[in-house]
Amino acid sequence: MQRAPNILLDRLRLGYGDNIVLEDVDVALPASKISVILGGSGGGKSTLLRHVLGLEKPMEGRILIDGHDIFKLDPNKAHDLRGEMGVLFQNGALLGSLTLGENVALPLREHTELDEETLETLVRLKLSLVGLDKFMEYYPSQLSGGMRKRAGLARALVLDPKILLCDEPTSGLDPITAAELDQLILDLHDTFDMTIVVVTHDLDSLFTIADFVVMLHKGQVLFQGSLDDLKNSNNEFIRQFLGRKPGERQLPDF
Ligand SMILES: Nc1ncnc2c1ncn2[C@@H]1O[C@H](COP(=O)(O)OP(=O)(O)OP(=O)(O)O)[C@@H](O)[C@H]1O
Repeated sequence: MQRAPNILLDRLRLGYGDNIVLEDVDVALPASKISVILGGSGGGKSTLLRHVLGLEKPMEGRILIDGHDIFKLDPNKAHDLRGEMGVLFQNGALLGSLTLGENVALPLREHTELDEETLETLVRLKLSLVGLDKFMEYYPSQLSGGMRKRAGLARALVLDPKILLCDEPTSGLDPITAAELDQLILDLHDTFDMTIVVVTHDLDSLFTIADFVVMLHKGQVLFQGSLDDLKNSNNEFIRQFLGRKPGERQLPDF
């Protein structure tokens, strides 16, 4: 895969057992852009990300990464495709018993056979990208929430992914730290050719980082398009949602 891929969500129905979480999801997330998936709590944002990662299989429909369906590839190619995707999980998902350096090194150990010296150089490089190279020997519990998110980003980036998926990157952060994280995502996007997908219910993040927006509502896609199209939408729910006052970062339950 030479360039950042697009992600096609083709007539998806997603859920668990008998519980359908999302239906009729027909969306093309553009290559090399930042797509923001909006939705209320429990609306299926994390579910969608887990499916894009290939951790769950759609009930119906397909997810195509640059035309490849992860469930149709042979196991080696599916493993390679997963290696092209970096993920920042909601809580950073760092292992508490490992230092930052060891946490960031994990994907390299799983997907490469690099010697220890090269591995350490790469880890230091990725930690410096997010401003944490001085903290390589620290444990997650010794860091602030914002630092843990940045460390999670460094780990997501360590294999030079073509796709970066972020699950509510600003949740639990104060507004200033949240704005810094948004800026970091923008800087990374400007520096590396990546397709970035951010799921959030943070309005300020939306306005700061989005090239393309998908809004999930009541188990379906209520809107997809550019930020300008979203702002110009006549849909009453969308107008209400965009009318929220500045500083009110979180959406209400909907
Ligand atoms: N592993 C699972 N097994 C069964 N049901 C699940 C599982 N994960 C999520 N769900 C259900 O799917 C629905 C959507 O959850 P999901 O976590 O995708 O929403 P979300 O939009 O990410 O929410 P939040 O903003 O609160 O993180 C919920 O009803 C949840 O209970």
